Amino acid sequence: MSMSFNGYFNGRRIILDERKLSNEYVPVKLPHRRTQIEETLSILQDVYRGQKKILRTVIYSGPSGTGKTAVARSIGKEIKEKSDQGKMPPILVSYINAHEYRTKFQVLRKLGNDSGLDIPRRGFSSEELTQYVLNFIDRRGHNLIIILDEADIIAKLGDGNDLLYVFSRLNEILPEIRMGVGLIVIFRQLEESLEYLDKAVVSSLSARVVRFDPYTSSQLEDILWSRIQADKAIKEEAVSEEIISMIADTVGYVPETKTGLGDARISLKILYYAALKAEEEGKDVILPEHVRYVMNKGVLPSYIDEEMIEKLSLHEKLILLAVTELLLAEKEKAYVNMGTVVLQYEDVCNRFGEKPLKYTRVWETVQMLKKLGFIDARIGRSTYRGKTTLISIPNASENSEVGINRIPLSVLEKILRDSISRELNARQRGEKPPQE
Ligand SMILES: Nc1ncnc2c1ncn2[C@@H]1O[C@H](COP(=O)(O)OP(=O)(O)OP(=O)(O)O)[C@@H](O)[C@H]1O
Repeated sequence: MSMSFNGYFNGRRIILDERKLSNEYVPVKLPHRRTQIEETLSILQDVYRGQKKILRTVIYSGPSGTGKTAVARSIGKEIKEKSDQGKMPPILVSYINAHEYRTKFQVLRKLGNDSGLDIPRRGFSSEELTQYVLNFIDRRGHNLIIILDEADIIAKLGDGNDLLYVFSRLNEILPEIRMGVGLIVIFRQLEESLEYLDKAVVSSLSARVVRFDPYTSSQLEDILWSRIQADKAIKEEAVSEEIISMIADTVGYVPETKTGLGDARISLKILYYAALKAEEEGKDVILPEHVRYVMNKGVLPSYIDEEMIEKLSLHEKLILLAVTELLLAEKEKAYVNMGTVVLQYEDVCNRFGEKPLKYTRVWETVQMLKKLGFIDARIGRSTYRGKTTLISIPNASENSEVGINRIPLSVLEKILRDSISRELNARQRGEKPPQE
């Protein structure tokens, strides 16, 4: 995508502060990460309270966008601030991303730079550098917290064993050093990465693992709203609940089916790009169509293409077309209720001269389309109830709503109409038997 976080836009309508939507920004609040924060603080407390000759290690493990970096950085920031204000003993907090600093030498050099040392690129062996840097920090009476992010990379690159061995056995390797050390080592794929490391390293590292699970859609809603309300990254009036639900539902993790990315970074990106798109069109609010546009542009892996639509059954296509038409007619809505979908579907069938399926079959087809990733379905909120009584519907589906979050509707509508016509023509010519 050509849009970027650096892009400057004159006369902003929606975005208040672009930096607050970037990856580096540490947000004011981290909803749904209290447990991880408290656990880390309790493991590291002896270190930030100034105890000497100790090592405390925490491992973070979890998939992309689950807040590992954000939690570690915000803890580091808070500890550093308290220490700077004299409320805690002196401490050096060093954040090292192994994506950027990939060898033991580079990591130690970064640590040295963070402690105020100017270290040449050459002239030291990494052993000498270890001694030099750690002795320097120790002599200043500081304790040390190291956040080693993207440790998977360093584990796999061969040098990782050495580095993690040194970090986890500091007091043995450098017995003259008195400082207390806290280590937060962040892995995206812990189990896989540990296989690259020696047993000795693993045993000293695997003490405490703090897990970060993918976010559910309701957790993502809180995270998105927090970025709008607490951080003031985006004008609140420009965003509706509908838009936030739409993004959160698309990205949210569903524990029952183990599907969905649960990635806060992707959800924030969609919000950001949708805001840019709305601004580009001169709008004061973000509409569902802007969100769809962004998703189609490839923030999400694009699972859906014309070929997949072609492979759907005739009535799957007819139902999908009904949902699409409804959403196109009501641009401000991201979801429509099942009752309305059924009526629209019957109308679509009439237009194509096709006999509609019975309600329960329609419902099953909607579920199938959901599993295939074409549509999103959710239980409607009570505020929508007035609209869900169009039809008396049995069981759980009564309050259901469906939406299409991943595909731009106008494109989808055309593809579906063409595909349905083709199929019906082929059937008339006797090339294809009816499916139902
Ligand atoms: N609980 C949360 N509250 C607010 N923002 C969050 C939360 N969790 C994650 N974020 C935001 O989502 C983005 C991605 O989070 P973060 O970088 O911490 O993920 P990560 O788990 O470290 O991912 P990766 O493994 O890809 O580095 C960041 O912009 C971060 O600020």
